Amino acid sequence: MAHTNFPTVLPLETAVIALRSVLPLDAPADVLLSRFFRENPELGAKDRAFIAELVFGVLRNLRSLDNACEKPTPRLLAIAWLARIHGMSARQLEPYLRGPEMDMLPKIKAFNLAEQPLAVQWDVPDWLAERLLATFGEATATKLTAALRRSAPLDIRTNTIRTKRDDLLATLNAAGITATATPYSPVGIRLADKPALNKYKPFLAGEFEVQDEGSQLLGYLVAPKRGDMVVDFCAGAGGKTLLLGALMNSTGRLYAFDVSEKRLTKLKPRLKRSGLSNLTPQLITSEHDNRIKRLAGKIDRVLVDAPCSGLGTLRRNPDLKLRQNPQSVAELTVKQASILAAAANLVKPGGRLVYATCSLLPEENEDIVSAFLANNPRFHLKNAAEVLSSQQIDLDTGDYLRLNPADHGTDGFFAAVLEAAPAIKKDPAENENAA
Ligand SMILES: C[S@@+](CC[C@H](N)C(=O)[O-])C[C@H]1O[C@@H](n2cnc3c(N)ncnc32)[C@H](O)[C@@H]1O
Repeated sequence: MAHTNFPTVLPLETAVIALRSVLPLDAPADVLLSRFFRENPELGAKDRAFIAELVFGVLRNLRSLDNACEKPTPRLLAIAWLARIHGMSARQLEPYLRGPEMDMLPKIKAFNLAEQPLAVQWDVPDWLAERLLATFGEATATKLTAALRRSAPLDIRTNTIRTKRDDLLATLNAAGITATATPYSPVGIRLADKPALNKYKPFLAGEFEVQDEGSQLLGYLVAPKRGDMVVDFCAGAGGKTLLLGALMNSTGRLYAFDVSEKRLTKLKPRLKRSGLSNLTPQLITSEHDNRIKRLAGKIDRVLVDAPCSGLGTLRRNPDLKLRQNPQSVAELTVKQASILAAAANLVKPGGRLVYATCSLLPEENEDIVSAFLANNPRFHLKNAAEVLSSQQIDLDTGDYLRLNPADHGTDGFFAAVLEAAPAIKKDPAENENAA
């Protein structure tokens, strides 16, 4: 239980106030918690670390903690998290408890999760439990949901425009930041702790970006070549765009499209740090924007990192399981199919289209790709493992890239590599015959 980043006296009262302000979930939990920290600037780093861990810990385990407390209040949920998940004993908790809480504690501790329905054991809503069970089966879904309830490690991506991974590893370790190379991504580094990096000199100098290893691998599926014309269709704040630019060694042309001005604005400082000069951010109104049409059939590589339920990222965004529902997922699938179809028009003969999500649901993944391939015979599926292996990345999840925190230590990701048929070379004899 001892956590070096936590204060000796836990700021439980403040954490409960923070939890109370987040729990209505009327906005993403990280946005609400950041707002709480902005409004409480007196809190030190260790207090913040504890409060964040508690708030996100409760959200990750909300359904089971709710059931473990007879009458759950934010305060009881916090105590239940400390007792059941954080592993504090009654003796350690005693100084923090008041009134009847000490008497409630044995019951909260004794609550037997194994006797609960799978949805409670997995800490997901019923509709999601049903889908996970149908997709993965009980044993795999149990393992997967357990991994999704743990907090994610802090991964960074070396910006190879500025430095080499080994050099960055040496810099980090020399600064006392314990860091190791990630198992799959050739540019990834995993940090043992979660130090604040935004004022760290190598970060400000553009030597790295924070990025989950799974996200990094998507760039290696796109695998742009130097001099290529590349489109990142759903670029957001540019996490993957910046990697693509680095893989192109800042040559060729890279367009970053997105419908969100706010997200594209966040790309700007990152672009500045990155040292890339081949990138053109482009705000679009929708996937049917006229500005896109002039690029039709001209692009070597297109990435569609589609808007999705985000259910593969529950380690970081546990509130998504409460904010998504069957209706929102159904709406997303319509959007995903439409974006993929529009993006496909940009791909030139022999070019590559990568469709990716951070969802675990087949309706946002395999089903979208199957329907696309059925309607677009120009494209065929290329084996993702082969694409990675040709870049010395030894990771075989079959035709599709399917990553999950239980098996790969990354967020949950899905990706399909779709290749367009090459241009048909005209038989000169045919021309003569026609003449
Ligand atoms: C999964 S996020 C992309 C994350 C980003 N690629 C990264 O690596 O940080 C999906 C993005 O799709 C954008 N989006 C939604 N609808 C879109 C559309 N019709 N055309 C292009 N982008 C769209 C959203 O604004 C969001 O930024």
